[in-house]
Amino acid sequence: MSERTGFAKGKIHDVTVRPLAKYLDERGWLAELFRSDETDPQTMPAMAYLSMTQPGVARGPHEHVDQTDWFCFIGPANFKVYLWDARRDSPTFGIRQTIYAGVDAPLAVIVPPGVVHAYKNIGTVDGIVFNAPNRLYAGEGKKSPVDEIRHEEVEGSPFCLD
Ligand SMILES: Cc1cn([C@H]2C[C@H](O)[C@@H](COP(=O)(O)OP(=O)(O)O[C@H]3O[C@H](C)C(=O)[C@H](O)[C@H]3O)O2)c(=O)[nH]c1=O
Repeated sequence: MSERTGFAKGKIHDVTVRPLAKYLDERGWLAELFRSDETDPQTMPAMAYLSMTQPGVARGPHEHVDQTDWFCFIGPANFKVYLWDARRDSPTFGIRQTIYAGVDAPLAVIVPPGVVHAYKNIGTVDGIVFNAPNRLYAGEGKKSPVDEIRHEEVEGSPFCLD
């Protein structure tokens, strides 16, 4: 266990990491991000968004009570992805997992509820991340509370990025 954060390194149960194939040709590349015939109905995306993160900047750590995130890192830029299992009923409760993904390692990272997550742009250019959560942000018509715990705003949070 890391004395500093109380988390041990390892792999987190039911976090899915999938390589994303880039189909290259003389024009450039194409990559599928998800397909309904390869997706559990429970985690089927309800929406999608892109975010741009500047070099050296992190987003998160965040946690969702009910939402599964489907992050795709295909570049520009590479990211260090941080995951912490905060689910007391999980066989990997207390485990921290880090993943490197992005232009040099295109990956989909599917994060279930209760797994705290953050990602930092470790590149030198503005980075793009795609996410296709299985819940609508703020619900139908954006009329509900956002399902999100923003741990970066919690004093003394154990979820520390290095
Ligand atoms: C996610 C989202 C955000 N917004 C608006 C709300 C704010 O005005 C602005 C930035 O949102 P936020 O500060 O939540 O963005 P991040 O801090 O990057 O958080 C996002 O990325 C981290 C890693 C997460 O895990 C969160 O689930 C996700 O919200 O976009 C929308 O209008 N729709 C959306 O689906």
